Amino acid sequence: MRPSPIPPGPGGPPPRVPCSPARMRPGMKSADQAGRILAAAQRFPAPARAASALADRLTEVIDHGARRRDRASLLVPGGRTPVALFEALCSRDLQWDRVHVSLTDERRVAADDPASNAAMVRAHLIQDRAAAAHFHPLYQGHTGDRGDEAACSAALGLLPRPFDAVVLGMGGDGHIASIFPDDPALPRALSTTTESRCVVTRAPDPPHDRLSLTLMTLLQSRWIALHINGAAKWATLEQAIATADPQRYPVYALLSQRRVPVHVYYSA
Ligand SMILES: O=C1O[C@H](COP(=O)(O)O)[C@@H](O)[C@H](O)[C@H]1O
Repeated sequence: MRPSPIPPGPGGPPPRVPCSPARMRPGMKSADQAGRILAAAQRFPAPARAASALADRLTEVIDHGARRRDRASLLVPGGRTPVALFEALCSRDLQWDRVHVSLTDERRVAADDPASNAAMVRAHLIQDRAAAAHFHPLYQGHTGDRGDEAACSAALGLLPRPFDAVVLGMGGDGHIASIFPDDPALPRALSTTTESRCVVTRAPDPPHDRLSLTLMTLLQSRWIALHINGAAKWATLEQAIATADPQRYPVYALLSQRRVPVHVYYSA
């Protein structure tokens, strides 16, 4: 499926929520809805342009949240894609001392390990003006699976909810956060009835040991962006929609849900 051309730019109104062009309608099939989200994707010619546009919109969303209830919350992904976003966002003029930042997922490695998502956030986002933000890492050292989940859950409890904004990345296999296909923890991570905020998962590639927010926790958000770069990831999204199987492509569970509009920011 080829999305219709959509001009780059901020597009659509900000965080009052129900105004997305990809807004779900009652009776709409999940696959149709997922396809509409893709058709409404904001597509940019270069990663820096996508990062800048997403930083613009996040600035509006966070500012709105901070004014509305004095404190704002932002969840961000790890990996490489968000580095340019973080470097654009950290210098934005926001009341950063009111902003609480955490992660969508973490690798269970030491805080100074190069693979640590928290280390990446500290190095690229909690800088410049954003150094005043409150950062709540998910992983505080190994205390066993249940202990690590409890520590993750406690860290999230420090953020105002619903979260003002959640930014998600996606892997080439269609994983979001650290919710991976073929992982025994997948049903728990995608469960619509779980009360767990966090789940221990296993990645196919190292570092294997992960902590992820459950889908239900990620959806406790007023605004969600899916930030991806590269034609291969776009093809994965198309494949996920064609397959319509969240077990095979966990991103499909995000695109097909009806609780929170999802905004795709894409650059080739
Ligand atoms: O392992 C992870 O991978 C995904 C995608 O990372 P990227 O390097 O391809 O951008 C990321 O969204 C997730 O937070 C991270 O832990």
